[in-house]
Amino acid sequence: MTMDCSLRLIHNSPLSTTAFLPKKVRLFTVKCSSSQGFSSVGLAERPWKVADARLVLEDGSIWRAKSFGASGTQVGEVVFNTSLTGYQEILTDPSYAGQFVLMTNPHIGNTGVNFDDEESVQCFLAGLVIRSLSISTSNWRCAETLSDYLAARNIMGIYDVDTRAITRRLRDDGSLIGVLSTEELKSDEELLEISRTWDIVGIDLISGVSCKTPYEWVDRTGSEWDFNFSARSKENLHVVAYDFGIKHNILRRLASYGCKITVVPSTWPASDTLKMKPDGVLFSNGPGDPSAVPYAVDTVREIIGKIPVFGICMGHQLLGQALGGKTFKMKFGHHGGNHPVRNIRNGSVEISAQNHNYAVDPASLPSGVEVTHVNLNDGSCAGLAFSQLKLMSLQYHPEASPGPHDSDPVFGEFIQLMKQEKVKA
Ligand SMILES: NC(=O)CC[C@H](N)C(=O)O
Repeated sequence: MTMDCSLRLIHNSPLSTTAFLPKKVRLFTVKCSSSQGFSSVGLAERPWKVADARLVLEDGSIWRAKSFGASGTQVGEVVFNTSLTGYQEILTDPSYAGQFVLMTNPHIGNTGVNFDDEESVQCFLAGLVIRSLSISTSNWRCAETLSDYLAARNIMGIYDVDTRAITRRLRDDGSLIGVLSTEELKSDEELLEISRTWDIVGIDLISGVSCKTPYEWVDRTGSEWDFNFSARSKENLHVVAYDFGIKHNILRRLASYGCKITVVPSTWPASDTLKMKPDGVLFSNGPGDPSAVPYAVDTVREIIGKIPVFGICMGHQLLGQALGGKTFKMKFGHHGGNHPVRNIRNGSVEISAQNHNYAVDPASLPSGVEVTHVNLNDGSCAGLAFSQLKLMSLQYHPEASPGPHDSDPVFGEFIQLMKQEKVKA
């Protein structure tokens, strides 16, 4: 792969619209405010706000944009997400820690944010990159504008940047490290240097997002939103859920299927989990490189074979490693709500929600491990099972949030696995 590493400027927004106005035109400012009356950082001056931020990518390209949310300088890996909706769930998915999420849907912010759709207690991502920031919000659940929400959480965002061109670059060259800055005093070269000396590979990002002490999860999917009532268990099965950066909807879906859940930190010893005698263990999603967390692989290895286990995304990758397999970094990963996956066991195709940059190499797995799901876009491994060891896993997100609900029945399969073992005991 050849990469042009020269430093070049890309003028993707006009420097000043006033430069092109005929002399007699009177200037005026359109006041754009949200329907809730919240002020939005930078929005009052639109559309005359000029570029006040730069995204410098490690390939030397510089993208001028307008800032919203927090200001400052931030480094991260740029990934593109193809979901049409659900930016709030994406912002609060802890698996995006260390990454800038670029939304390919050009219009973001139109539904504002609410405090029910958060997938974790915090925004862990490095920043948000969008084409167009909605100048108003219109949704009955809206409590705040996206700008105010990000500013309060110290997360940087940029808009009026050519997200399609950046996406094409990421698709051609693979994931790129970028630096986002609103600081004029920092030179382009300085920002480029930061992007070229920082790396996301080999870093344990889980320890920064996991809970610190165990807690009981009680909340289930609210009755007005709940679905898929068939195959629900009447039994109260106890699940220990390892929090590698767990999304709340995994816990809500397990609770809706009748599970009592104890969430434990990523470093929680396997021996303590086994002492709790749960009916099953869930290994959650989580950010970063799965080979940078050998302690988590050891924990998974100590538990498998003893109790039914279910791994989701990072949990799936850790299971793959615990079985002796290898994970590798993909060119630009899968991030979106429209990934077709074939369920090999029943031949059906599920449209799935995905968010991962790493994958398990199925050729590296020992015999006996079954590949149960395949991503139809690139043939990568999307699910595993090993019935002898009572384990199952998915590389993608059956809890959706955001995304389609096609894969929700897999929670029922985990319930069945736990019930079968309970009967045998
Ligand atoms: N959602 C996740 O669990 C992500 C898994 C892992 N961090 C990856 O990027 O592949």
